[in-house]
Amino acid sequence: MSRAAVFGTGSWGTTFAMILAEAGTPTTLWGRRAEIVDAINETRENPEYLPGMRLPDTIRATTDPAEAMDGADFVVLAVPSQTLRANLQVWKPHIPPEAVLVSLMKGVELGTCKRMSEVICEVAEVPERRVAVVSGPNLVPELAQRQPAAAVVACSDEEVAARLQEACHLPWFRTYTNPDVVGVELGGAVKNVIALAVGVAVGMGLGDNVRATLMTRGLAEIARLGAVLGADQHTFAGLAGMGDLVATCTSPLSRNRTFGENLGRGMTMAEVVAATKQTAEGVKSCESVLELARKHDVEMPITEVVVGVVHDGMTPGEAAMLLMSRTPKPERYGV
Ligand SMILES: NC(=O)c1ccc[n+]([C@@H]2O[C@H](COP(=O)([O-])OP(=O)(O)OC[C@H]3O[C@@H](n4cnc5c(N)ncnc54)[C@H](O)[C@@H]3O)[C@@H](O)[C@H]2O)c1
Ligand SMILES: O=P(O)(O)OC[C@H](O)CO
Repeated sequence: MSRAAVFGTGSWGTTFAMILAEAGTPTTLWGRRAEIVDAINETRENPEYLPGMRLPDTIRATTDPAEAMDGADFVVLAVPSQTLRANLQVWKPHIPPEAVLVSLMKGVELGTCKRMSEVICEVAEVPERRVAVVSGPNLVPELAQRQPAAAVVACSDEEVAARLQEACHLPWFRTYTNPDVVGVELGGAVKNVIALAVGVAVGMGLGDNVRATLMTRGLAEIARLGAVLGADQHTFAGLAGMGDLVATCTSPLSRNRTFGENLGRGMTMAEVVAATKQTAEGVKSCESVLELARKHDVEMPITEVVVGVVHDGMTPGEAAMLLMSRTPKPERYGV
């Protein structure tokens, strides 16, 4: 039987620990805040992120990374993407020699433009075959109620993916394996940027035609970037591509979409940041995604205006005008 350690007692880390434990995988949860760790151990609840969701009795929480990793076959990482490198440097000495590192994160590192699995390989000094990614349309408030959902378990080593699949597969959480780590990660990170754009449109009072257009052309942007980075185009038609894009862009539960919606309604960036209690990865990753695209000469016009609105003072009206006045061209998907 596999054992797991989950790092991060936020929404997804706590919920994924619950999934692993319910799937029969003994799981330890690491959190940096003692009050949340204590509450989990004493009340079986994470009062800040998931009040009302009862955690299985088999989950133990700790603030000690060594204790969390002791005997773990899977070390699952669920902290905000931009904090991963610094955290992993601290956790690295405790990683068991053959453990598989699993990323739940949907971001691209600022400064390096690296995907989370690349940061993990570099900092933890582990080969690709020991790094996996879980991604898909997984809005936590629904999973916390054990509503049916599906996800992709990606790893270049298919045997590792199959073991992780077994460790987190449940009657209400169905997982599929995929060897395309690049595509699965890009789908998860870039859909957050597109969800910001859809949110802005929603906040401006625009309708379903605009939402559908942004999602469809957004998927074309994801596919174009994926093509130059070696992703399998089929991945973008799957759960980690279109599936997650649809869930995030259409659901009021999405933090990224809500962030965009508040901007579209006319709130200032400072006001929206103050109103956002959880991680909206696209806010930072839009810049690294755009930098990555520029490095590879890939056109991503929606991503460009998202960066404009979120970071450079562009108004939502100017963003809409820029997108609509682009040179007419044939419709193309991918490269
Ligand atoms: N919540 C979802 O619906 C969902 C679903 C799928 C994937 N994800 C992805 O999972 C990742 C984590 O998101 P989340 O929803 O759990 O975020 P969250 O905001 O709910 O929780 C983040 C956690 O990280 C901790 N944290 C913040 N800064 C930290 C630091 N510097 N060092 C260590 N810990 C720190 C917080 O205390 C909190 O426990 C993100 O990349 C997100 O895109 C989230
Ligand atoms: O709430 P969001 O926008 O971070 O999206 C959560 C998940 O990534 C949806 O799959």
